[in-house]
Amino acid sequence: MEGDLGRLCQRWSHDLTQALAHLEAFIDFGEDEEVEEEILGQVAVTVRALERDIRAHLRDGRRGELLRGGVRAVIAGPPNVGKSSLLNLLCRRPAAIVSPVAGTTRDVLEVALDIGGYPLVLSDTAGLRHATDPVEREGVTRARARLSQADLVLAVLDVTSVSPTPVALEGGSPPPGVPCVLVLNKADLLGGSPSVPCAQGPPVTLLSCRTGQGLPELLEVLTQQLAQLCGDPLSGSPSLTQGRHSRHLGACAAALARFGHRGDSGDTSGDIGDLAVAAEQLRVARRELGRITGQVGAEEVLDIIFRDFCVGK
Ligand SMILES: Nc1nc2c(ncn2[C@@H]2O[C@H](COP(=O)(O)OP(=O)(O)OP(=O)(O)O)[C@@H](O)[C@H]2O)c(=O)[nH]1
Ligand SMILES: [Mg+2]
Repeated sequence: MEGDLGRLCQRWSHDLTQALAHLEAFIDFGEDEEVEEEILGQVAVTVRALERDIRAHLRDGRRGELLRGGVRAVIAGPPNVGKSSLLNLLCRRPAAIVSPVAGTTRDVLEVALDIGGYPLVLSDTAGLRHATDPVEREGVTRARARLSQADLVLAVLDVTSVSPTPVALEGGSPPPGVPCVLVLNKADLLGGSPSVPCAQGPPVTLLSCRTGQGLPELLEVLTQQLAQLCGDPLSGSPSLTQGRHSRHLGACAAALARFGHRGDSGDTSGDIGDLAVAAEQLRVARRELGRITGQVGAEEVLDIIFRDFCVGK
């Protein structure tokens, strides 16, 4: 495996291999003078630092996945506010049916787009309302489901009928912490020189899908949001470009945490049985890293035991 993540994993793998080698040396040769008990303390410090680094990287790491698969952006809001018109405006073709009848969109409609250089899978959804018609009700259920998987939400409202009270996406909500851009559509109906209400919370843009007024500003806001979600693709910061990588890193961090819990219980006595169990957690962690880097070697551990402690030489 190549690239920054590969190098990072190799460094983690090296540190982990060293910690494991030291622990195994203590288990195997602990009675020898060359191997001191404070080694256990050092191993614990290394493992804690590794777990912290890997978890920090994982928090950051969905960025790479987002870049590869495209950010899942969902257009949501009440019926008839111009959600489908917004999708058509952004993809520059009449992909979705637009009509003055509330409840026009039923199925989720998906288009793949590029905004500001970032890949995006944009979904248009049924207007969120309490529907009596069974087909529309199914559409609303699908809209909610799509919203719950969103990486970014474009919440659309009709600017001529927004209330000063906080906006809620009735009948649906994005997962907590998901960024949201509030689009106040039909600005052409306001007349004069309308200003964007100063709202706390998500960024707000005034738009007219009919005239295109406000589109450059919306694209700018969206690009900023996408940059935050995806990171700068040119910065070369190591990112998790595959879900598989994040799964292995997650499993690695979990094994390191299990090793750490043993220390939390106050057991630093170096009981060989417990240490053997702890060493096994480090082996599990190393195997998971090895699945990313493509290299796991028992010989490496032996190398370090002999190099660092001159045992048996
Ligand atoms: N004046 C004006 N009308 C608009 C604008 N955007 C959309 N409309 C009109 O509003 C109506 C509803 O538009 P749609 O895009 O179908 O709205 P929607 O939110 O997808 O509606 P549902 O699918 O029913 O939930 C249509 O008649 C559009 O032509 C706008 O910026 N200005
Ligand atoms: Mg629609």
